[in-house]
Amino acid sequence: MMRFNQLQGGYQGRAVTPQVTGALAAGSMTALVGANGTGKSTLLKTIAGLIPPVSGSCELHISRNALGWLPQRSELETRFPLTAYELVAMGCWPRCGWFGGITRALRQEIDAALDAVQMREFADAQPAMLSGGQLQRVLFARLLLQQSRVWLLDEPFNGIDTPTVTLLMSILQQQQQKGTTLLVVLHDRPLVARYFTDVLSLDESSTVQTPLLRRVAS
Ligand SMILES: Nc1ncnc2c1ncn2[C@@H]1O[C@H](COP(=O)(O)OP(=O)(O)OP(=O)(O)O)[C@@H](O)[C@H]1O
Repeated sequence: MMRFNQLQGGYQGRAVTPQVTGALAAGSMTALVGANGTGKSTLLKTIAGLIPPVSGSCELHISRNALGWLPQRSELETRFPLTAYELVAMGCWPRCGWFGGITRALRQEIDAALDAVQMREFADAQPAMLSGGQLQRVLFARLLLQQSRVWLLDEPFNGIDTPTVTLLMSILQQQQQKGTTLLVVLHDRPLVARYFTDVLSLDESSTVQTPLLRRVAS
C-alpha cells in the first residue's frame, strides 16, 4: 500500500504538481499520465524521496533504500567502468551489502534475470556500448534482483521498440502478480489502455485522487 496525503511536489518551495490524495493498493499497477510539464517526474521523485515534498506527505511502508527506482533515461550516467553483469549484480546490495560478496545462489539469480530480459549474451558488455533498449533490459534485470515490493518507473518505454516493450511489460505483469506495487509514468495512451486498469492522471484538476480511492468511492 502507498498512501498520499495532500502530497505536492515542486522545487524551492514552489509546487509544480497537483495535490495528490489517496492510496495505491499493494499489488496494483498504475499508469501515471499527464501532458508534458504536469509534474509526473517531479511527483515520482517526491514519492521516491529524492526531493522533499512542497507540502503533504507520502507513506510507502518500505524503506526508501529498498525501492525499485528507474529514472528517465536522460538522467542515467552510463560511462562507468562496469559490465552489464556487474550492473545487474548491484541490485543485490540491499540483501548482501556492498562488500557481502556474491554467493553461488545469487549468481544463479543474476543469470536468471539476464535470461528473463534476453541479455545473457551481453553480460560482459559495458553499459555505454549498449543500445537504449538493451540498456533498459539490463536495468529491468537489476530491478528483478532488488526484489523490491514497490517499483517506481519514469517513462521506461521511451524510444523502445515494440518487441522490447512487450517483453518488459510481461515482466511488469509478472511482478504485479507477485504482489509488487507499480507506478509507471507513461505517455503512450494505447499502451496504457491495453495494459493498465488503474490510471492516475495529473491532467484532471489541481487536486487528484488516486485510483484506489476513486474505486472505493464509486
Ligand atoms: N530541477 C527543477 N527545478 C525547477 N523546476 C523544475 C525542475 N525540474 C522540473 N521542473 C519544472 O517542473 C515542471 C514539471 O516538470 P516534470 O519534469 O515533473 O513534468 P513531466 O510531467 O514529467 O514532464 P514530461 O512529460 O515533459 O517529462 C516543469 O515546469 C519543469 O520546468
